[in-house]
Amino acid sequence: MEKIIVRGGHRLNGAVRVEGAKNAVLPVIAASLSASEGKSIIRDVPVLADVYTINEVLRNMNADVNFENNIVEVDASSKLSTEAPFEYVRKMRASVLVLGPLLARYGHAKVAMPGGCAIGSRPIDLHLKGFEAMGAKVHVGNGFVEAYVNGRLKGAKIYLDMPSVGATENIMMAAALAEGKTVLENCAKEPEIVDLANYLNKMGADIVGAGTETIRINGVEKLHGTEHNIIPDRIEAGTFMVAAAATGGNVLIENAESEHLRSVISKLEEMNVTVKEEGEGIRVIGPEVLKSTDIKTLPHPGFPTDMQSQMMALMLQAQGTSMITETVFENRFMHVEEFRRMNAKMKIEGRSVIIEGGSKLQGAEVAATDLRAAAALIVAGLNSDGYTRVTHLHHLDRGYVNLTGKLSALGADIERLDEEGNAVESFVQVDLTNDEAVAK
Ligand SMILES: CC(=O)N[C@H]1[C@@H](OP(=O)(O)OP(=O)(O)OC[C@H]2O[C@@H](n3ccc(=O)[nH]c3=O)[C@H](O)[C@@H]2O)O[C@H](CO)[C@@H](O)[C@@H]1O
Ligand SMILES: C=C(OP(=O)(O)O)C(=O)O
Repeated sequence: MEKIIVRGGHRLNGAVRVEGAKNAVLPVIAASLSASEGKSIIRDVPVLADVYTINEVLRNMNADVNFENNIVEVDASSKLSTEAPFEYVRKMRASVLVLGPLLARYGHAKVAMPGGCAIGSRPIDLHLKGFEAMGAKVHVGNGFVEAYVNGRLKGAKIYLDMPSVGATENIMMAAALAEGKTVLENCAKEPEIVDLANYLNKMGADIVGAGTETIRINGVEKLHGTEHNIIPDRIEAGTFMVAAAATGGNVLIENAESEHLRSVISKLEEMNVTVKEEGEGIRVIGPEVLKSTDIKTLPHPGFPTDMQSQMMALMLQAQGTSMITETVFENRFMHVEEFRRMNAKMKIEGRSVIIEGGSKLQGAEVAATDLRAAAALIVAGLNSDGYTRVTHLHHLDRGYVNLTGKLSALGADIERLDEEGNAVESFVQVDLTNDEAVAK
């Protein structure tokens, strides 16, 4: 099993550039299935296992997909298959985002049910309710969800019980090609929703209000290929901010969008971290002594659940008691046990974790439990006594491009080794022409 070995005690210094956002590019690539004519050209695409997986999903449906030099090109103009098998959905839940485009374009879509995962049960009932409100019949059985409609979907007024990111995206993509107007209320407001709406509008859709609670979509008859640049990854940026703060470092995070990171910046400032906008990025300077704080994860613009575990790693270094309350996913504390192996003092109380910060963490062998936990354990290792060995790196590769190399360039003592103990420079060293080799 590959592992990352971190030896703590080095301040991070220098500059690092963040990639395009994983959570923006996956729905954008899925939305390319809606283009019945022309080619879609998507730029600033991060080289991540999840991108290979979504590309494979599209190829499996007969779309022509090419991925080179951070550019994905999709030609979905020929007749597509409308099914996504379990082998892809199992690798990556975002595969369910093909439902909306396919249902709207072909009146049929069949995708394996994603099931639960390490962070919670993650149902897709809100996606399906939205399709039903637009006139689709939905059948769940034998491990699949199948949706179909005679003729076109019909625009509808849809209220989401909670502001689900995936449901907002799937319904927005379906409504873009429906007949008439859809009003989607209590929407997710994440920057990735805005990026998807911008992309769909460039494809010929008529969508207003993305980024607010209400999105209005006037359905159009067809969509075409377009060109698009993916927004920067706010979670990768946030991870470097936390890593800089945890080591008392001074790091310029280039290509980071401070507007997308307000809640994270505000919490870091509460902890005595200096955060400054500088050019096209954000400079983070860690203090000598970090102060404790409390956070509660919430839909955007609240504190992102995808930064919860990295923030926990930082709170472990702060003086005093901090508390994290997770309200988005019911089971996103699997990393607590792993932090405990590093001598972390923390206890779970319902949906909260109480963190006793300030005592030195000890290096240990720990396993990543999801992709953000992988990053959080590495951040904890940066400031621990001795060596931290992090395994289960397939989680990390879903969401971080060359985290080891980037941290090493900032001065961390970190390396990634294969089973034989040979250095693996990074995930991108894998044969990129062979998607099977990298998709996990
Ligand atoms: C690929 C991608 O963009 N993933 C992000 C997306 O996931 P994802 O789109 O899966 O997250 P959602 O916003 O849908 O989920 C939020 C909450 O709503 C619940 N829910 C969701 C849909 C539904 O039909 N029924 C339901 O009950 C979920 O179980 C969860 O408790 O947003 C999450 C919340 O910011 C992030 O952590 C993920 O990184
Ligand atoms: C939970 C995450 O992603 P996904 O929804 O793809 O599992 C994440 O990016 O932290």
